[in-house]
Parts: sequence; structure tokens; C-alpha cells
Amino acid sequence: MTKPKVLISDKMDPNATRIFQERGCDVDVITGETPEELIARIGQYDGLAIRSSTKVTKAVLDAATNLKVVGRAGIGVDNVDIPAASAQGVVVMNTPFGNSITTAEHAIALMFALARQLPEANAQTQAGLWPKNGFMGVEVTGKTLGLIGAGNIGSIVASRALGLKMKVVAFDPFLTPERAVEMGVEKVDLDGLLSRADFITLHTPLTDQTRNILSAENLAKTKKGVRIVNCARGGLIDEAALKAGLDSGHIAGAALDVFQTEPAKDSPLFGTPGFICTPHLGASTTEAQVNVALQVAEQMADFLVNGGVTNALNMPSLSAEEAPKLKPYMALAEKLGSLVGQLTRDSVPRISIHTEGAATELNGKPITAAVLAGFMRVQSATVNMVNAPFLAKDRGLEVREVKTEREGDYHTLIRVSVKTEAGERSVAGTLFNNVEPRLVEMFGIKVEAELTGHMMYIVNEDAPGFIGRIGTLLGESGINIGTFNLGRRNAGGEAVLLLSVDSPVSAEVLEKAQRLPGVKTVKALSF
Ligand SMILES: NC(=O)C1=CN([C@@H]2O[C@H](COP(=O)(O)OP(=O)(O)OC[C@H]3O[C@@H](n4cnc5c(N)ncnc54)[C@H](O)[C@@H]3O)[C@@H](O)[C@H]2O)C=CC1
Ligand SMILES: O=C(O)C(=O)COP(=O)(O)O
Repeated sequence: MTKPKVLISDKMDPNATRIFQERGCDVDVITGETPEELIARIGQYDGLAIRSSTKVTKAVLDAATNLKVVGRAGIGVDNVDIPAASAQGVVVMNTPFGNSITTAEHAIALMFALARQLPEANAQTQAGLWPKNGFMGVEVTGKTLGLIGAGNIGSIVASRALGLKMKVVAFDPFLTPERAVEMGVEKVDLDGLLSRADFITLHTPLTDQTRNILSAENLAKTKKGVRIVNCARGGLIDEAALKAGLDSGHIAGAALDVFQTEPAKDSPLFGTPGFICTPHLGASTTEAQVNVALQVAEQMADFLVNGGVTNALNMPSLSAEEAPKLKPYMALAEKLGSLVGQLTRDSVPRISIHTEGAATELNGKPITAAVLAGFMRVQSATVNMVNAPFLAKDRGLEVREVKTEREGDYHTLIRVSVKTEAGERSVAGTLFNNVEPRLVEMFGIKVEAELTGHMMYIVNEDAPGFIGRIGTLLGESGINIGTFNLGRRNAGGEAVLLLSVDSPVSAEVLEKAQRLPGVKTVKALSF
């Protein structure tokens, strides 16, 4: 097997390279390239490991013909076009916890820097001014900290602030009252936070809902003398309104680690009294960088080498422990999905995936994703387990999952049913010896078959002589039969024949087969 090839395109702790190599990947570290250079290079890689500098745009993804996974050594993935990655079947993963303590500490550091004007006091002292009377600060003890976003980082900031004897109020629509009590914070609405906070700190992702959350209008609702810290994302604050607020004295101080446009080499905010900044250093500690580098390399290598999926943003998780158990099920699921997809001509408004027996003990999401991938592959060759659920949703396909823990005729079974104009049609399969996928039922007829390679599917009236006739036709056409699988509804009724053949079946042979007496349907299949 050729080794998966990974490109590290942003500055990353060398532990990432070591882990990739130890886990069987080839690695190139090439940082600081232009988008054009990345586009020219990306086609040869299976994995791309990034931080916040590399922009994984649709153009990059279009050129990434071999890419299977983008790994973000950090939290924010606003530099990755996730819908485009999903559409292309590329898994996007991040490391959601590795740098959260470090970033929370940076927010607290900036809060203190604002409270005591440390950067300016330092600069003037070192300039020989000894400005002892120029820097009257404020205490943080007893002050109210307004937390916008109370997730991983926000909750660490809250715990540190409570230790500093601050009162913490939090605005986060997804924060449950129970969690707020557990965190020791008061859950408030945004207006309540704006009117009460002495310090405001932002810890939300940048989304359509959070963009510009501190707009000119909202900044006007803040308490006079408020100090604002942003270690999350640039687009959360209206920078022009922030400058106006600092200039007017309504806002006493603002500390930004992140900017609307990065790198921020020029900004109207630079030089404004009360304004301090750092160049997106929130995650920059030795500890955090080792954490995220190790984690991203482990996750990506696990995916590329073993198929394990951890912390993916566009695919269900699949642990390295589960992956080998699920692998044969996913193969079975994909084959069943593909069989139904190849045999269904009508539009399908609903697909149901029914697991029975041992299959119900497993994580059902990857099984569903594999069925959908197989089912939709007839429509698009680029469908895989990552993009199939998104495509299904896009196309209005209703997906149902049903589990029956008790065993039926088989110790484990997956049944895929589709609703068509002709009614509900289903196929079912099991695993022989827990590893070999086998079809066991097709449209209500028991038929055992391995779904593999080139196959021919024939429905005919069960009558003597048919098997000989089809054998002769294929023999005369130079097509060698591998396996022969037969099932019938009842003697003399409808029979199903599934043949595996050593070469593709041409349209001409299909037509001849269709003309044989008693034949209702003939179709070439491939798996
Ligand atoms: N400056 C830096 O170097 C770093 C910045 N970050 C950024 O910090 C941010 C937060 O990271 P985490 O805490 O790990 O994320 P998280 O996902 O754990 O928490 C985000 C919180 O924001 C909340 N939220 C979502 N929409 C909201 C809305 N409309 N209003 C209020 N709250 C809302 C969510 O409910 C969630 O609790 C991310 O944007 C991340 O990119 C993360 C690490 C380093
Ligand atoms: O993890 C995040 O969201 C960050 O913003 C950290 O960015 P960085 O990896 O330091 O460029």
C-alpha cells in the first residue's frame, strides 16, 4: 500500500511531523506559500494540516483531487470552506480543546493589560519618562465580566474570573440554566450584558449570527467606561465603531488579538488611546502548540491509515476501536445502498435503513452514511460517506433509521428500503463470519449472493430451461460466469437470478437476454 501523503502548510510544532511519520504517512512541511502555489501543489496530497493562515477555499479544494482530510491544529475553521469540502467528500477536523486554556489565559492577560494599561506604561517607562502619575488603573475584583459565548474557552475564562472575585454574566443562547449554575455565572440576554458589564470578553465562533455582534448600535448600549477584549474572531466587532467609542471616551479600553482582516498590518485603531493588540497570539504557547500538533497529526493519521474519525465537523465520529468492527458493516451497507441505487429508476423521496441483531450495537451514523454513499453513487461518482448525507438533505431525501435489537433469521442484518412510485422495495444483507458482506434478500425473495465486481440481475418467470438459455447466451458472447445465485418467490412464480461475471456485460448482450422467453427485467450491475 502506498503511504498517505500529508502537507503541513502552516507553522506547526515539529511533533506533528514526527507523529505523521511514526503512523505511516509521508510529510512535507511547506509554509508561507501563496494561494496559487498551494493550488499548484495540493493535487498530490491525501491530507492537509493547517492553522489559521492557510485559506482552504473552494479553488484550493477543486485542485485537491486526492485530498481526503483537512486537519486544523486549533479550533476556528472559518478559514476552511466547509460546505465545499463536504460537497467534495473531504473530511474537516479540528482539535477543539488543545489550545482553549491558553486562549482563555490570553483573554485574562489582555483584561489585566487593559485594567492597568501595561503596554503603554511599559513603553513610556522604557523611554525614560517614569510616568508614575499617568497611569491610574482599575481593580478587577468586584467588577462584572460579560461573557459573550460560554463554550470551552468562555467557561475557562469564567472560572478564572470567578477566582479573581469578579461577577460573571454570560450571554449564550445555547447555555442551559443548569450549566450556568454549574459554571457559577448568571445567564443574561445580550442587552442585559451590555448594560451591566465593566469588562466584555468574546468567545463565540464567527457565524452569520455572531458577525458584528458588537455593532455600533450594541456598543452604544454598553456602560460608559467599558473595557472590551476579543480573542475570538475579528468579524465579531465593528472596528470603526470601536474606534469611535474609544475616541469619544465612552469605551475606556479595547484589546484585540484578532482583526477583521489578518494579517492586520495597518488599522485605524493603531495608536488610539486605550487600544492594545496582539497579532493573533491567543493559541501561541508551547503547551498549546504541542497539544494541537500532536492531536491533529494523530487524528489525521488515524483517519488516513485506519479510517478512524475524531472531531470531524462534517462527518460522524468513528473511534479507532470501532473502525475495524464497523468496516465490514460499512462495506455491506454501501453495497446494499448501491444495489438499490442501481435498480431504482423512479425518484425516491424516502430511504430507510433498518438494522437488526448485532448491527444495532454499533454506531449507526457511519452505516447510514455508507448506505447513502452507495445509493447516490449512481447519480454522481464523487459521492462518498462525507458528502452523501449532505447531498441527501440537499435533494430532499428523507432518511429513516430503525433498530430492532432482537435477532431475526440472521445474527446481524441491514435492510435498506426505498419508497418508490411502485411502492416500498427492500434488500437485506448480513455478514458471514462477521466479515463477509452477503446479500440475503431482494425485493421479498430470498437470494444469497456476494455483491462484487460485474454482475447481471435478471427477473424471469420460473420455468424449466431458462438457466440453460442464459448460460448459452453468455457463453456465446464470451462472458464467463463466476457465481450463480438464484431465488424465487414460489415454484413457477417470479424468480431472481444474480450472476457474477468476469467482464462487463454489453448493451447488446443485455438486449438479447431481455428477449429470452419469460424474462421480465435484465440489468447490468457493478460493485
Ligand atoms: N485567538 C486565538 O488564537 C484563538 C481563538 N479561538 C476562537 O475562540 C472561539 C471560541 O472557541 P471555543 O470556546 O473553543 O468554542 P465553543 O464552540 O466551545 O464555544 C463557542 C460558544 O459560542 C456560543 N455561541 C454560538 N453562537 C452564539 C451567539 N449567536 N451568541 C452567543 N453565543 C453563541 C456557543 O453556544 C458556544 O457555547 C472560536 O471562534 C475560536 O476560533 C480559539 C482558539 C484560539
Ligand atoms: O484555534 C483557533 O481558533 C485559533 O484562532 C488559533 O489560531 P492559530 O492556530 O494560532 O493561527
